[in-house]
Amino acid sequence: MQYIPGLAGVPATESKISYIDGQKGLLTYRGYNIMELAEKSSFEETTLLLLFGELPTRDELNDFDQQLRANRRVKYNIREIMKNLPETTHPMHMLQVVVASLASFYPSTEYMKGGTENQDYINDVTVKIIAHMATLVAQWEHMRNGYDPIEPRKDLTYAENFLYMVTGEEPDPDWARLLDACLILHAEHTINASTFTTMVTGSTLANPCSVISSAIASLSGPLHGGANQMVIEMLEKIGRPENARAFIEDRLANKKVIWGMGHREYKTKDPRATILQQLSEKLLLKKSESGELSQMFETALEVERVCEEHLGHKGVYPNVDFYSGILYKEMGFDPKMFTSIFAVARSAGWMAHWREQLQNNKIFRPTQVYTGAGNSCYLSLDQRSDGIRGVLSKQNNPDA
Ligand SMILES: CC(=O)SCCNC(=O)CCNC(=O)[C@H](O)C(C)(C)COP(=O)(O)OP(=O)(O)OC[C@H]1O[C@@H](n2cnc3c(N)ncnc32)[C@H](O)[C@@H]1OP(=O)(O)O
Ligand SMILES: O=C([O-])CC(=O)C(=O)O
Repeated sequence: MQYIPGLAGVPATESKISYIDGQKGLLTYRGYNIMELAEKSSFEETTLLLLFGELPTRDELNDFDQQLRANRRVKYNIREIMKNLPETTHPMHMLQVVVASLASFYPSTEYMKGGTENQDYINDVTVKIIAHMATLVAQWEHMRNGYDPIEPRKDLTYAENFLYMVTGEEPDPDWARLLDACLILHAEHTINASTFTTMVTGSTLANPCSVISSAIASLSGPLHGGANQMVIEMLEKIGRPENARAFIEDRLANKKVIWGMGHREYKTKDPRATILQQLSEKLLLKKSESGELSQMFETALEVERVCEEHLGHKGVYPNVDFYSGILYKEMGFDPKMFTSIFAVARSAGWMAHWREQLQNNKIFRPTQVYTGAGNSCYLSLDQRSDGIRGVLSKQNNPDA
């Protein structure tokens, strides 16, 4: 029996939702190229594509859109839970707690009865979670800064309403279109860590709110979605393009990762990073009076060049998290929010995989290769000399 660390290259499921060609740098949702979707689709339409497998008709899209709009408001009790969190709570931790608490209001006893799926419950909870995610993230931004949250509006698209709830201002259509493209690009990515978490938790027939809460926890780590906040903090530390080489070479010499670089699947630049880089460049040029890009963007370009020199031969190139933060920062979002904006978008992919898992469910329960002791002899407390400290000292000094 061979153990594969991190299950690298091990197929854990069959799925029809998305496809990656890591050598060519290609990503498709249900067969549609991500570049075309980012340019022409909307988050609402892409979500339907992910959930149901095909692009909707105008009526189907309108119907789903109306359902999302009608489900934006969060209950008073949920708001009270948020109010009781310390203001220092990171948006991802807030999201994890609050989405888990939604299970109290939307119990899943119906869909779990006898293992038979209740399609109405599944559709309702899908809409509820995707609609609520944006409201929770936007409202927490005000609450953690000591202000009253802004209520969602029904007359705006998903992206427009999110911008409105964060800024309190009438959303600029160009900015809403930009955010829409970001949401599309982040909505789905095959069986990444947080989607795998969704499937594992979902396979036990846990409440879908608990399923998505576990996925949020998984996304929050800096090796996964949490990297977008780390990238900005790294670029801020580097400060100027001319500091990039020394900073990167020092980190690599100390065996530290470069945030926003590398990917299990892609051995070339992540196609989403390419699109986000282009979108950032366009936005910066539009904002700049001098026709120059920002110092942070120039620093990122230099980091990418130095990394290619040192890591290109290992297939380590920018991933989606490398340029998304620059774009979000230019759009005025606090870096602490970046991963939670990612989670808002990814809720579409998580729900699609949860539903696909339910269609042919088998509980995830892999096996392991045991490497521990055999036939240990139980000694009474009086007979023990080494104890735990002895084991630890042997671990720290194996030759002793
Ligand atoms: C949305 C997302 O989740 S995208 C990923 C976001 N995460 C990050 O940006 C964190 C930085 N990146 C990483 O830590 C990794 O590239 C991961 C976690 C994304 C992928 O990890 P794995 O597939 O296990 O790749 P692994 O760690 O085996 O890397 C292969 C080689 O490239 C090197 N490498 C990979 N990524 C990096 C990096 N960011 N910086 C420096 N070296 C790297 C490894 O050190 C390893 O070198 P070696 O073969 O000489 O030991
Ligand atoms: O696929 C992965 O491992 C991580 C990733 O890029 C994503 O989830 O978008």
